[in-house]
Amino acid sequence: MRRLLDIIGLQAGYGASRVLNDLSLHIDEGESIGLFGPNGHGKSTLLKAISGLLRPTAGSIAFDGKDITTQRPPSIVAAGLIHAPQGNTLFGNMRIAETLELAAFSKRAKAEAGRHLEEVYALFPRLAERKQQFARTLSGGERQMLSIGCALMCAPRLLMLDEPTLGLSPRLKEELAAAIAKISKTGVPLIVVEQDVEFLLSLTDRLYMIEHGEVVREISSANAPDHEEVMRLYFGAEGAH
Ligand SMILES: Nc1ncnc2c1ncn2[C@@H]1O[C@H](COP(=O)(O)OP(=O)(O)OP(=O)(O)O)[C@@H](O)[C@H]1O
Repeated sequence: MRRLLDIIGLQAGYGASRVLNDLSLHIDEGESIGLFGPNGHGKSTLLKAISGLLRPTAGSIAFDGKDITTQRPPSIVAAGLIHAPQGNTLFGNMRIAETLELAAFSKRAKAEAGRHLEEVYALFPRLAERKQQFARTLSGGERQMLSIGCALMCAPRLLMLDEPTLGLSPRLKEELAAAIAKISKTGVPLIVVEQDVEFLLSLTDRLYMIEHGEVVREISSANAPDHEEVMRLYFGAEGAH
């Protein structure tokens, strides 16, 4: 099976504090993966290292057969590795339409911007209804939609979503999950970070559990844990972590 993404022995962190410890994982062509695990154990740090926002101190990252370990974010985005970060990173004083148009950053994305804009509005009718609204006036769920919309404007060949449903109501979570499933059906492979293992299993083919900056468990839908086992994975046998 051809590897779309291959990460071997990755180490990265902030100053003297090392967060990722010899982390290895891969994505085969045609599959999507989920990442879960306790808070603060390095999932977002891993996405930052893949997208070039954080330079690894050891190990390697290959995308589509090319070594991208030391490449900078513009080349990584141009290659189609797109990261929709966690939280609110939008420009509040820009309108939705302007924000989406600005997001088509690479030459490849610019050439297709008109078509991608239509696709984003079809996927998120809430954004289409609010084209002229300022980003700062959007609800949490709508901001998350705009953030994913921006990622789609970049023509992703691999899309990384960091906790896309964090803090959303169950109804909005369902709406976003349906949109993400639609994106996946169009053939865009995903890396999704989420705490909810069942939700991840419904969206992706395989999961990696990340703890202390390394992969401690790999799960496929064939060996999916039940709810009690998921609780044990998170909190340990004694309920302490
Ligand atoms: N810019 C930064 N400078 C210093 N330390 C950081 C920085 N960003 C994250 N960290 C630290 O790195 C560790 C891993 O954080 P990271 O955000 O990768 O975890 P996570 O698994 O994604 O957690 P969560 O699920 O809460 O988002 C944490 O201890 C965090 O405090």
